[in-house]
Formats: sequence, structure tokens, C-alpha cells
Amino acid sequence: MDAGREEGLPTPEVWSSFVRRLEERYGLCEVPRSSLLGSCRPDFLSHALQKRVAFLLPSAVLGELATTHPIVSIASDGESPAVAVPGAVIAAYVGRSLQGPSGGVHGGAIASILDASIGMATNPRSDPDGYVTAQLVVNYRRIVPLGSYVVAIAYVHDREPARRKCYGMSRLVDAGALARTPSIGFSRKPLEAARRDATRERLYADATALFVRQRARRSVGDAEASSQVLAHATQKIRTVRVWNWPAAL
Ligand SMILES: CCCCCCCCCC(=O)SCCNC(=O)CCNC(=O)[C@H](O)C(C)(C)COP(=O)(O)OP(=O)(O)OC[C@H]1O[C@@H](n2cnc3c(N)ncnc32)[C@H](O)[C@@H]1OP(=O)(O)O
Repeated sequence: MDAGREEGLPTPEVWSSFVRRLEERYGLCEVPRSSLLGSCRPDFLSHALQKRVAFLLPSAVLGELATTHPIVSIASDGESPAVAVPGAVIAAYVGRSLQGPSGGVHGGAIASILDASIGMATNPRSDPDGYVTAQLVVNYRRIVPLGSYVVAIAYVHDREPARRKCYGMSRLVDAGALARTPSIGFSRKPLEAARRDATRERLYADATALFVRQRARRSVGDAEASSQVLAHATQKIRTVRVWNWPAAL
């Protein structure tokens, strides 16, 4: 048994096949290799697997690309036509290394995925670190079983450029259940109503976020560093020390 399997990670072949199925079914397109995320995708994936982080492949198309490759569309509500919105999709495998006290996946890992998905939807490729998370509100709806394939679907619902604000939402769903639904789009219905439909797609968690554009870029990271944001976050979760309280007498 290889190291990845010991950790309960999918093999690269299983992972690729999972991602391919998602791409084919929903018409997700890869960010071109020359772009920020696309350029480091293979390294990023292998880094994640080597580190046994069980993360993450951004099968995402960022805002400006969504105009030419609309991967995320708002389903028509009958009154208005379907429109494409800036969105991002993250597929992830969440393995045993991410166990939380609930016995399921740690909430911090879930928050990281949701945060990153909204961040990807929010930030144009031309200015990848421009908007940072100012506020993230996560609703945990169900325990995410360890060893799940999950998909975060994020979109931007409001922008106030003059005030440097951008609002986004994301929902984390079970990839298997998602495969039984006909579309990956967003309903125009408010999130609350969408939650009532949660049985359809097995909603694990959802989040709303406010991103604020920094007044000045404080750091200019390289492409790889930016794209490994989630791997780093997850590594921290894995290496966190746990103390019993009260300390043993
Ligand atoms: C392509 C690659 C994509 C990668 C995606 C990665 C996604 C991951 C993103 C992250 O995790 S970023 C890391 C976590 N976030 C941070 O570390 C941010 C730290 N905080 C800051 O840098 C500053 O506080 C921040 C830039 C958010 C705001 O500082 P400013 O001094 O620029 O804000 P200012 O006080 O001028 O406020 C601007 C507006 O935002 C509002 N605002 C700012 N912070 C807020 C807050 N925390 N909650 C609510 N509103 C907030 C503020 O009220 C105001 O609204 P109004 O114009 O309507 O008055």
C-alpha cells in the first residue's frame, strides 16, 4: 500500500477520474496553463498529495473568464433569463488527516475551502490578492464524513467597487449527490430557500463572505505561493497541538 493510500487519500488516478467526471458533466474548464492558477496546477496537486494534505484542485474559472466560459450560471427563475455570474468551483477530497472533534471533517478545513472558493470568485486574475476576507460566516449543516469528495460552488452576488467591497456566497456539497443533480448553477432564490432544497444535493455547509480590496498590496506573492494557500491552511490544521484541559494533575 503506498503512502497516500495509508493516509486514506485517493490515488492520483482516482482523483483525476473524479475531477474529469465533474469537468465533463458540468463543462468546467481549466484555467489556461499560463494563468495564475493554471500554471501551477500540476505542481500544486502533487504537492498536496505528497504532503498528504488531501487537497485541492481548483477546477475554477475566475470572474473575467466566466464571461467567455460561463461555468456558473444562475438558473432562470422563470422571470429573468439565466445569466452567468463570476464564480469558482473547488473540488476537494477531505481525508482522515482533517478529522475534527466531531469525528467528521474539521470545521476549520471546511471554512478554508469555502473561504478560498469565494476568494477565487472574487479576485480577478489580474489582481489575485487584491481582495481579502474581512468577514466569513459559515453555517455547518451536516457532519462531513472523513474520506468525502466535496465540491464548493461559489459566486459573487454584489460588488461595491467604490467602497472596495465584494460580497460572495459558497456552498459545500457532497460530490456524489451533486452528480445526481442536473446543473451546478445557482438558484436566484435566497440561500435560505435553497437550504430547503438541501436534500437534493446534500448540503454540508454554506458561507457568506465580505471581501475588501486592500488599499495597497502588502505583498506580492508568486503564483505557486498564492495557489497553495489552502494547502498551507490545511497543513496548519494538521499540525496544531492539542492539549487536554485541565492539565493532568
Ligand atoms: C486567485 C487566487 C485566489 C486566492 C483566494 C484566497 C482566498 C483566501 C482569502 C483570505 O483568507 S485573506 C486572509 C484573511 N484576511 C485578512 O487577513 C484580512 C486582514 N484585514 C485587513 O487586511 C483589513 O482589515 C481589510 C483590508 C479587510 C480592511 O481594512 P481597511 O483599512 O482597508 O478597511 P476600511 O476600514 O477602510 O473599511 C473599508 C470598508 O470595509 C468595511 N469593513 C472592513 N473590514 C470589515 C470587517 N471585518 N467587517 C465588516 N466590514 C468591514 C468597512 O466598514 C468599510 O465599509 P464602508 O465603506 O461601507 O464604511
